[in-house]
Amino acid sequence: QQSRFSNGQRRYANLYGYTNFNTTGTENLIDVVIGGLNFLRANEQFQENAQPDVTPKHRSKYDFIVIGAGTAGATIASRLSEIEDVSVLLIEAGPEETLLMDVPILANFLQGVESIDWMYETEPSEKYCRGMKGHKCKWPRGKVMGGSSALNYMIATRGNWRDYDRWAELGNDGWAFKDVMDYFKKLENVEIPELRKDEKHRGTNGPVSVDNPPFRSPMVDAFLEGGKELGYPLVDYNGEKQIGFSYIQSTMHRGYRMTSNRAYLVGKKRRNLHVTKMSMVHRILFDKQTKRAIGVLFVKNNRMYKIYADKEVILSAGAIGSPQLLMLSGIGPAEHLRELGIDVIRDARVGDNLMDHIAYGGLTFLLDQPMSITTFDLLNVLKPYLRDFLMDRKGPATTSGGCEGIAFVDVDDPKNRDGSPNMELLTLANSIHGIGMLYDNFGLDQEIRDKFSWIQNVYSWGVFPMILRPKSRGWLRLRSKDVNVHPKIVANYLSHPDDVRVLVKGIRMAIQVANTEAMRKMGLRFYNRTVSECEKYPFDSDSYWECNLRTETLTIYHYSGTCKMGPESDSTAVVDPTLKVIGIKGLRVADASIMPEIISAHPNIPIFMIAEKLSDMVKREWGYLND
Ligand SMILES: Cc1cc2nc3c(=O)[nH]c(=O)nc-3n(C[C@H](O)[C@H](O)[C@H](O)COP(=O)(O)OP(=O)(O)OC[C@H]3O[C@@H](n4cnc5c(N)ncnc54)[C@H](O)[C@@H]3O)c2cc1C
Repeated sequence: QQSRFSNGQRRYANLYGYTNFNTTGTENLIDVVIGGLNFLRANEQFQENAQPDVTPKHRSKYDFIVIGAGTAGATIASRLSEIEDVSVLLIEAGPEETLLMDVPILANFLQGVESIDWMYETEPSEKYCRGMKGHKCKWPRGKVMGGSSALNYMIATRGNWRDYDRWAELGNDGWAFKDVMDYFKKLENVEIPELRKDEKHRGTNGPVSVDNPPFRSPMVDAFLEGGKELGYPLVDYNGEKQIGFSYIQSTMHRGYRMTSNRAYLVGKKRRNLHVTKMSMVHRILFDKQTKRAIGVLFVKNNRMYKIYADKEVILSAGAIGSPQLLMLSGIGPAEHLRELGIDVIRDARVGDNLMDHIAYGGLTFLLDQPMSITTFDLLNVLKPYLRDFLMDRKGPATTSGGCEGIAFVDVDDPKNRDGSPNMELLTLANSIHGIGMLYDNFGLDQEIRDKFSWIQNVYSWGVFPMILRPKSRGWLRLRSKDVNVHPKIVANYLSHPDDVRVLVKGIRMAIQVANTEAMRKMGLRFYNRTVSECEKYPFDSDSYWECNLRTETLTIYHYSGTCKMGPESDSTAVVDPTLKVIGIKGLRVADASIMPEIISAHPNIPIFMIAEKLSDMVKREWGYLND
């Protein structure tokens, strides 16, 4: 390999820089074996510290029953069981988390694993996901302790303060930014040294560690430089202002993923908390006279259990599981429930207001230097990358599934530095076409595979323009009375023309960043080929990009809003601002589904916030918390 290009510019020898590695292949191999054994031991220890799987006795009683051990549910069960004389049962459909899931780069490999992913799919559409098999978008969702926080890409963002003020404006008292700010601080332990000093905005004592991944590829540095060239500041997007460029902050601790399970449950020994795993809740039980939730029915190892709640049932099964369970239990659009022969307990707009963030996935740039994180380099034990993770928790395997840089911008007002961004640019240390797993994860069709999969054998870079405040809304409904049958999901992406408009601007902005001097210096070349359907449009015309957008429409997995929070006067609201199901006693919903409007960011941290706030509301109401 030559160390310089013909124009005299220095050439990267590998992801670490211009010089050769300072360990030999044999040394790496020996360390991989030693590190691998240590890793197995660490996993054993992790399992020993995990919550034991306790099967409750049929017809037993707890004060609180929490359904779903995801981002929200694990947090709530942990916070409520802090009160020693309160008993809590947490019910999770999936198994325990393993340490392998917590290797950050492996995020790409967890989707489609049947034992831990619900593997939902949207209904076919001619308007979006046209480049996916059957024109369906794949929707992964965690089915494991930690829920989707165990499958996600770990990107830690809070959103903009205006998002929460907007929730309050919609009639949700107590949810303005000034009301939720303390919960954002309570949940986190920011480990980035320069941000720990920002006591006004950041938390340093919470259970959820937030850190920059220890490794940065040369491309992310160039991306940030490119941002500066365009006049953007480098920001702590979880601090005072969101608009600007940044390395991503991740839910990560010392190079490992930080799930809700790890943050709130692992290592906690509490006699008053029982966790039952591999337990599928079929429905919530009601006293139909009083309209009070009295317990749940779940199935574990083919046995049915009815368990009762003295105080409350809290539903945290996520944006798909929660509306599904409400509808199966008789709370939902009355006509729809009657069609399926379900007794209606309450007519409510459950399953409407389905929101998600989508991005355009096809922006691919080729590189002449080994500057992207590729599977072939990572798995090559003669290179030190695997060794560096196993021995030191360092190197490219610590990146959040390969995501590295983030920019929050307002494409309608690019000079705006202090507003609410409407676009995120998320960079990858590779491109969607360069990672074999992503073809399967997104279900890309044969034409895309035939045209682009050669890129897996070279180096490339990619950026996802992601719309932050989409106006399109979808819905979901039951297909069957059986909880094991996935609901029917209509994503309805790009149905609002404004979403197309904003995303097309986002695509152009992403290309603009890639054209900066800082990026061009890296030898980036735009790979401007497209699927046959879009070839008929002139390159860079609006219709060209719209066609591409409707083809490689990527979910960024932020399904939300399906049990909308709102005041009782809002006929579309399912839960009130205390997250109680309107018209029902003893039942609350707390997870991604309650968001009345999707926040301008990745939602994992906001859902932790929702769970922290809910826990305090419940404690206060039952007299366990006096402010
Ligand atoms: C692949 C992927 C990547 C993502 N990347 C990011 C990211 O980088 N940053 C970010 O902020 N967000 C990301 N997200 C989104 C974020 O992780 C989720 O929005 C968040 O975890 C949802 O939390 P939740 O509590 O609403 O639901 P979940 O965490 O999904 O929890 C729901 C839990 O309920 C359980 N459950 C459901 N139904 C039943 C039932 N009938 N019986 C028993 N248990 C049940 C599920 O198994 C699950 O454990 C990503 C999501 C995915 C899937």
